[in-house]
Amino acid sequence: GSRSIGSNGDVGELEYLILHTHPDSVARKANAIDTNHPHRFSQVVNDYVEAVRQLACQVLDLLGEGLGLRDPTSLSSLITATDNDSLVRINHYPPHPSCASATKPGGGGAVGFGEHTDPQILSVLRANDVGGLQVLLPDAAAAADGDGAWVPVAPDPSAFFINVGDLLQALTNGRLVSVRHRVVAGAGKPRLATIYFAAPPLHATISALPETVTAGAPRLYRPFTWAEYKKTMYTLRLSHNRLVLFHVGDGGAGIEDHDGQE
Ligand SMILES: O=C(O)CCC(=O)C(=O)O
Ligand SMILES: [Fe+2]
Repeated sequence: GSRSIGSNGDVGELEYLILHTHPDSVARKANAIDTNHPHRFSQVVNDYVEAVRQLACQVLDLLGEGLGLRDPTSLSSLITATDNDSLVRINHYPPHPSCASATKPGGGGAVGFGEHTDPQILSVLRANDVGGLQVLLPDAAAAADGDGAWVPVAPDPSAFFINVGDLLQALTNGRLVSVRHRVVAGAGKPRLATIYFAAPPLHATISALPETVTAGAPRLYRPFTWAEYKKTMYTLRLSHNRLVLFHVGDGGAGIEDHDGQE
């Protein structure tokens, strides 16, 4: 477990475990985590990963269909590539009995997990019956409306919370939005959340899908690799809006390679 988040000074009231989802990587970690039954640990993690990966693929295929992609599986194929860079993260937030009112809006609870957007393609979160997760209404983010813009996500241990990541926003040319979220600590019971972050291979080029780039909706972001995006991310604080660093100017660069205008 660890309390610092990233390497740029962010901290939160939690301890967490991050696992790369590749079975070889899970097996290596299993030897350190469950010395008596490493195989049992690997089995549980691999089974969970397989199940949430399938769910993520179904969601991405439906989105691909909804977006009218010529190949609706072009999103899911990024996360099923054998060298995909997906992660599983288990977050444990200890109880905060002293500030039980803190999860109310404006209650000023401690930072469980600071505000951020998830950088990957899609996140699939499953948590216990303890709340704390909040999302920032996209339009309210700009309106500087203080804490009122944060909407609590009702805890539901039987549901999955699906989050669009930065890469999916870039791939869909901004049609799908990577929503800022955070966890406010302050419940009397521990919160436990397991999140699968579906990511492409490091060398994958992230570029708006051609169907999402039109004369009316020119390309928003220049193409970049996931490795490049991660490298940029590691130099920034958790709360930084990293995608803006990949914005193209107002020169219509995206239209140029799509239909030759400008
Ligand atoms: O722990 C949670 O409920 C969410 C944490 C989160 O947003 C993350 O790990 O990216
Ligand atoms: Fe997150």
